[in-house]
Amino acid sequence: MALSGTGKINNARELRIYENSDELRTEFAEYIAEISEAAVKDRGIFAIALSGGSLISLMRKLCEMPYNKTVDWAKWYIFWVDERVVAKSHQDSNYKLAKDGFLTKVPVIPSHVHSINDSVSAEQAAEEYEFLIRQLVRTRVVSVSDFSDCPKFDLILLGMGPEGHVASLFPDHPVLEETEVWVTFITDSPKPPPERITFTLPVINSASNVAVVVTGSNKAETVKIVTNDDVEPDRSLLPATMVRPSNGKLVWFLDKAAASKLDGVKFSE
Ligand SMILES: O=C1O[C@H](COP(=O)(O)O)[C@@H](O)[C@H](O)[C@H]1O
Repeated sequence: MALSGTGKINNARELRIYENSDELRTEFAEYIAEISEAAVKDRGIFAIALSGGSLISLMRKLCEMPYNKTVDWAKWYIFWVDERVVAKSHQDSNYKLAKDGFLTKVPVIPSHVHSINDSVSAEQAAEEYEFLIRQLVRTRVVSVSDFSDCPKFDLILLGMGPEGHVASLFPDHPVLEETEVWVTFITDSPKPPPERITFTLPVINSASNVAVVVTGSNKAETVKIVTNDDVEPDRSLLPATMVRPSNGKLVWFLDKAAASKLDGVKFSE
């Protein structure tokens, strides 16, 4: 019996809850493929920003039939929401994770893969990445927000740590208040490695679509807190709470374990 369901929390945020991570993988692949198709139809390009962590394995079904054949991979432009300041060959590299688990398994065009420079300081890598994105906004590879000067990615994919971090935006960190730059860096990440580069909240919240993908019972308590709409976002709250696209669609993909502490979510049978 399927125990998957969709719970609308409000107009801006949708929760999709699945029996297990395999079912989630199936629906998540379909979701990404649909957004890709719509973006390509609309503007001939699909600009997607990836996170690291568990997300990449949850994208696995995109590498399989039918998506490996039906998705218009040549139109994909790939970016990173966050990166650790390590070599691209290092096991902590978000680029390596995506390369090994996804990018080498689908026919994306190598020159469309925009990874973060691993041979300079965190500060310089963040500056360079923002500069690159600015150039790609100018050439319309990445759209621009209708409400700010921020880039508008077609899709931003986020994971969430057990303590509520998204990208490399950690609870109670000053970069949560960053509004001047698109890409910033930190040198004091509570989760190793300490040096990281990350999109800022204004960029995440300017995307056309944002998906937060969370599995596992160790995140259930935090999922309950961050999806409580009675709480207004502010710096003292968890970064995942601050993911609220101003004009885009936000979908949370949860497995049953991650959703296990939510009240009032009805499962279809
Ligand atoms: O450090 C990071 O953690 C988050 C969450 O990872 P997960 O394995 O708990 O899903 C990830 O989204 C981020 O990109 C990464 O740098």
